Parts: sequence; C-alpha cells; structure tokens
Amino acid sequence: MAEVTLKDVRKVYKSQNEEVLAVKDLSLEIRDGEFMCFLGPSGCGKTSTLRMIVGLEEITNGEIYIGDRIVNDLTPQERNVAMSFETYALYTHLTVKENLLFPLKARGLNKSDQQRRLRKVVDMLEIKDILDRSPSSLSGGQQQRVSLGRALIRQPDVFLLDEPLSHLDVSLRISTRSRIKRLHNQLSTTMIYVTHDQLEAISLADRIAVMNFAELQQVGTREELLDRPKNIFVADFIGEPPINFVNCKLDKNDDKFVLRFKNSHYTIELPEKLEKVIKKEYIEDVILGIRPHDILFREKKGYVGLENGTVEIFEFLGEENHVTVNIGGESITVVTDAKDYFKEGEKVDLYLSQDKIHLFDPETEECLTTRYKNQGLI
Ligand SMILES: Nc1ncnc2c1ncn2[C@@H]1O[C@H](COP(=O)(O)OP(=O)(O)OP(=O)(O)O)[C@@H](O)[C@H]1O
Repeated sequence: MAEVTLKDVRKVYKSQNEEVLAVKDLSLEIRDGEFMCFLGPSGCGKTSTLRMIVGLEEITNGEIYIGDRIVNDLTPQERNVAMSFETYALYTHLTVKENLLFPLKARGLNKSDQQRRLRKVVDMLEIKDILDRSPSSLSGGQQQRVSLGRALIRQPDVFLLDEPLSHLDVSLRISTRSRIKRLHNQLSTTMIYVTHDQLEAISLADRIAVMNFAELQQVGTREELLDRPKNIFVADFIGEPPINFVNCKLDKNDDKFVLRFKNSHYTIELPEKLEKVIKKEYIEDVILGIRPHDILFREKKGYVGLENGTVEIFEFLGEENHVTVNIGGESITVVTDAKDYFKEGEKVDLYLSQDKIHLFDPETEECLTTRYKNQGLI
C-alpha cells in the first residue's frame, strides 16, 4: 500500500507538426488506501495521468511519488503498480489460469507462492469455473474479471483502472462496479480509477478529481463537489439530473436586493446570507444555480419562494420523479418523491433551499458562495 503524490505534473505530446498539452501542472495527493476517481470529459487528460503514474508514458515536467520514492525514472515493474485496461489486454493464446500466473512467472516467484496467490484472486473474483478456458471464449464481464485478477495477483501497492466498465452492458456494469468496490474494501489497496461517468465516480470513490481541458478543476468527496462546487464546470458535471442555472441581474426592491431573471422581469428575493456575498463582490450579473434535489413544491422554513410556475414535463421514473417547471421564462427541473404526481400545464410554486443556492460569477465562472462558505463568511 502507498500514497501517490503528483507535483506540478505536466504532459506534452510532441509530434512533427504540433504539441498537445494533455496534462497541465497537476498537483494532487492520493492517500494510502484511498479510492480516487479521475473524472472528466473525453480528452481532458485522465488516461495520460494514469499512464504517467504507471510508467507507460514519460513525464514532461514535475514529479510523481509512490510512497516516498520519486518514480519518474523507474520502469513500470520497479514501481509495483498494476493497471487494468479498458480493452482487458489478455493474451489470447494462453488460458485464463496462464494469463493470471503470467506476471508471477515473469518475476520468478516460487510455485507454492504462485498457487497461493492464484487461489486468493480466484476466490475473490469467483472465476474458478473458467480457469482452463481461452479468453476469447469468455463474455465481456468474465474477461474483465480475469483482467482485474491478473493485475491484483501481483499484489501491487497501487491499482489503476482505466474505464474498466465501458465495454459492459448496463446490468453487468452495475454488478462489476459493486465487485470493484468490494475488492477495494477487502484489499485496502490505493486505487485510482478513470471514468467519464459521474455516477460511477460518485458511487465508487472516496474522493473525485474532476478534470477539464488538461487541468484539475477540483478534488473532493461527493458531498463537497455537490454542495461546494468550485466553478460552473464542476457544478454542471456532477449531479443527476444536472443543476439548474438561471442568468440573473442584480436589482433592488425597496432597499432589498433581488435577482431579476435576465430573460424576463421575474424577480426572486435574495436571502440575507447571500446579500453579504453580493455586497462584497460589486457585480451586476450573476448566475443562480440550484440542484433539482434542493427544490420543494411546499413552503418550508429556510426556503425562498418562486411563484406562478407551470409544469412543462412530468417524468415518472419509479423511485423518484422529475418535474420540469417553467417559471419566469426559465425551465427548472425538480426531483420529487415517487408518490408526487403532477399534470402537465398545472400551476405550481417552487421553494429553493436558501443554503443550497449557489451564485456564480459569469465572467470568471467561479462559484462565489463556495468561496465564502470555505472562508467561513456565510
Ligand atoms: N500519444 C498521443 N499523441 C498525441 N496526443 C495524444 C496522445 N495521447 C493522448 N493525446 C491527446 O492528449 C489529450 C488527453 O488525452 P487523454 O487520453 O489523456 O484524455 P482522456 O481524458 O483519458 O480521454 P478519454 O476519456 O477519451 O480516454 C487529448 O487531446 C489527446 O488527443
């Protein structure tokens, strides 16, 4: 087991005609035994970061530590890090058992230790029945388990997984996801998991590192990212259904600050706490953000009202329902209990949790309320 530390890590791919900045000065500490997810859209630099940690890609600048060793110049074998690939990368001319034992034979481990380790991963991954099969005769889920087994049998200090579920169908994806979580609980090995699927990241990770355009945007627990997003990108990327944004202008009604929707003259009274933020920032334009789970249809203490909405879309989804309400020319999505039912065209009022309203600066895209909360000012 080991912690992984990245200090100002940069990756630039150079070809004859161009340079691609894939990872920009990334600094991050992954704790010993932690389950960390790298999350972000395609091309944001997740895989490049993983490949630099495992030693398959040269580091252009910066330092990577595994434990207290700088590993920049070590081979993948010397790092004691294992990686399970999106494409499984199994040897098709070998049986499952031979695939599993391959890394141990390559290291010259004695036979009894090889068998002991084999039994352990076979039990953990429940692959006893397929040991003599060829990988090409296996289902995607079975191949994925063998690929995990071949990485785990090495007893690595750090285990890296690159989009391990992307080729599986939905039900297999869910069961394999739970298996990976269980493996982590059993082994307590530091795990780094790359995905572009926020639900996967949210359900697996102790902490999530959100990346975009080669840059780390924010690292935090699920709750931190949902409740204290650093900027518009993180607020929008995390959360299902996505956060509602409304472009607003600041205005005053009888000495009280109000937010006026830009697309209409609809106004919402600014809760007292948030007035503090606005007074200090001297901005005219602001984007209001509110998550669909933080809106009610009934009045409640600590909630601020948005009246006279019309239900546009009602989606019955079983465990919860999604209701899209048009209010002041804006479509706002609300999540309700399964028992709540609304007719399209029905008139409704919405109530937003004051503590969960986020205000963003449209120019810098920074979340102002998060900054003030982190400073203990609101
Ligand atoms: N070998 C390479 N040569 C040149 N550019 C590369 C190479 N590998 C990756 N890139 C570029 O580096 C950037 C980051 O790629 P990377 O694969 O790390 O992103 P990613 O977030 O893992 O994307 P995905 O989710 O699609 O796998 C992209 O612009 C990509 O095109």
